[in-house]
Amino acid sequence: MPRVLTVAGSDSGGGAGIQADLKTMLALGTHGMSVITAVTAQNSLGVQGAWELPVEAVRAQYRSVVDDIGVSAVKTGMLASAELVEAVAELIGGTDAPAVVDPVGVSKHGDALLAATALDSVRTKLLPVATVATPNLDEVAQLTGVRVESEDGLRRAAAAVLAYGPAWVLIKGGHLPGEAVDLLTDGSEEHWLRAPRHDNRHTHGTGCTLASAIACGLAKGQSVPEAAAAAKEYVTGAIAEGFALGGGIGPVDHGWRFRR
Ligand SMILES: Nc1ncnc2c1ncn2[C@@H]1O[C@H](COP(=O)(O)OP(=O)(O)OP(=O)(O)O)[C@@H](O)[C@H]1O
Ligand SMILES: Cc1ncc(COP(=O)(O)O)c(N)n1
Repeated sequence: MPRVLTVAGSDSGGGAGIQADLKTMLALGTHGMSVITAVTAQNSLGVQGAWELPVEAVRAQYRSVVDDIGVSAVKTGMLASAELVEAVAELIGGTDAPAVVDPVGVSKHGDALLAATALDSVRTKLLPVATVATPNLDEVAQLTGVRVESEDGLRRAAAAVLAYGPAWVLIKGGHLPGEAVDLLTDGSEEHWLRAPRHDNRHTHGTGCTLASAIACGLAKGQSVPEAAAAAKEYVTGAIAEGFALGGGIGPVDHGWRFRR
């Protein structure tokens, strides 16, 4: 059984974070496990509160999973503070499994999920241990200063992120107008991942879902380009079937393949 570990924050509304990750892992036929870094009070309208866990609690959860069960791949999401980013980077660096790093900065509603003082730790400690980093365009701007307004800028964004040391980067162009296009590259190979844009406002959790799905593919022994292509197909289906819940932005449908 491929075993996939998410190191991320809890979303009480169930659309993003740990909850999105575990649902993705089940839907893609793997055993999902979690290290919770922070708890958010969150729903379709936004983030009403966030509380970090002590760094010892994060280390202990990680050791419990890795030392007994073992992991085939790791995925990181919301890490909240510089202290947590550095602890998680050290843990991942000492684990012999591929790591997908989603450098979560801000929620879809604009709520900060990472302290501004943690950006430097993401650049210098976390990105260098990533097998694949999956920033969106806002995260690219925050981390590198590169601003992208059209597909032409995706190569520049990828080069700026690769300079920090991840083996691969997948730049998510989901926030650009037109087709939903992402660029996956290791600096020599380029893979353009294209999908039709679904005109659906219920997209809470897209980034978490894509990164977890890549980790599932890697856990099954797929190459990075194979895992990314399969993950793109899965997230595109989940976005197409995203549904209303609460009064704001509803979640993507992690179970779309079961329901079809
Ligand atoms: N409306 C859409 N239709 C189809 N694909 C989309 C749409 N919006 C985003 N995507 C795709 O979803 C994936 C996640 O991209 P996105 O840019 O939404 O990530 P994100 O901003 O990190 O997500 P989140 O806001 O949940 O953290 C990418 O593959 C992107 O191309
Ligand atoms: C705990 C947690 N992790 C990640 C996200 C990003 O997801 P989104 O941008 O879809 O809100 C989130 N909202 N909450």
